Amino acid sequence: MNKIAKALTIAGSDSGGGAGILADIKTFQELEVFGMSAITAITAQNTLGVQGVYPLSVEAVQQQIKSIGEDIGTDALKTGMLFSSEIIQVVAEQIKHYQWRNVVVDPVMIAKGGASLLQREAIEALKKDLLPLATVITPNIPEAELLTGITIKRLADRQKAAQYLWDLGVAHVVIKGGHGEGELVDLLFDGKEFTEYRSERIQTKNTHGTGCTFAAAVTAELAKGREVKEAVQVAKDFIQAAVENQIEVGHGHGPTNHWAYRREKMKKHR
Ligand SMILES: Nc1ncnc2c1ncn2[C@@H]1O[C@H](COP(=O)(O)OP(=O)(O)O)[C@@H](O)[C@H]1O
Ligand SMILES: Cc1ncc(COP(=O)(O)OP(=O)(O)O)c(N)n1
Repeated sequence: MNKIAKALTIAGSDSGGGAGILADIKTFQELEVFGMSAITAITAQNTLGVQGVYPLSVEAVQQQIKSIGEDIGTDALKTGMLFSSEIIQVVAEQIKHYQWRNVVVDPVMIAKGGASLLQREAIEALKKDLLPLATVITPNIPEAELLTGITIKRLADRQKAAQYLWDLGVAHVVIKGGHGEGELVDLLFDGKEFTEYRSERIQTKNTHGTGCTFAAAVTAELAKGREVKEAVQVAKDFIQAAVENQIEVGHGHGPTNHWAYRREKMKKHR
């Protein structure tokens, strides 16, 4: 029997299918990793925005993680929308309890439309309880600013913010460059050196769920045993293909194309 790579996402559900758990599971599947989930909140959401947020109880989150921990286990895990400090604490406890490695923290705070997906007071719990367990953290620029208190205008500011987050105990920091203009640069810091991942910025309104998809791709590649630097490169290629090969879904900010990366790879091998 083939040994398969497994990945767990602990995040919120997006009814519109573009972000959160839905984006994560689609990405895991496309990268041939067995996906599992622990849902923290249900959101009523589409390409026009977030219409409702319904957090699950701490017990419900804990039990879902326990069900996986007691039987299946995981090779990597990703956290997304965690909503409250109580949920963050229980997630951190379970990660420690099962001694799970390859932990990717996407510090989801605010959806692009402005809806709050993390209570403001939970930011401290994220920093204190979860970040020291993270193999990789993947903030966008506004999230990096909120976590560090550093205003980010240029690359040097991002380097300063990455150092701040590394000092909190995160092994690898990726500060993404989606929020900006011109050539797109995602910046990785491993405590010693900075690596820049550059790509063309695609002019499109369909970028809903890019952050979730990127972090899920990193998680999937870590589950397969790749090093962080390579995993980030695959994630960058995956998201580039997903944004470039647009699909039309809904009337607002549409989702990305999760099957584009696989299709491009198949074309190359023909
Ligand atoms: N217009 C775009 N064209 C190509 N890649 C993009 C575009 N916007 C975002 N990305 C990529 O998507 C990922 C998520 O970026 P970002 O928008 O910064 O995060 P978030 O979705 O969490 O706000 C990054 O790897 C970034 O490089
Ligand atoms: C349930 C849920 N989780 C996370 C997000 C944020 O997703 P992200 O990839 O940052 O993309 P945008 O929503 O900001 O486009 C979400 N919206 N819903």
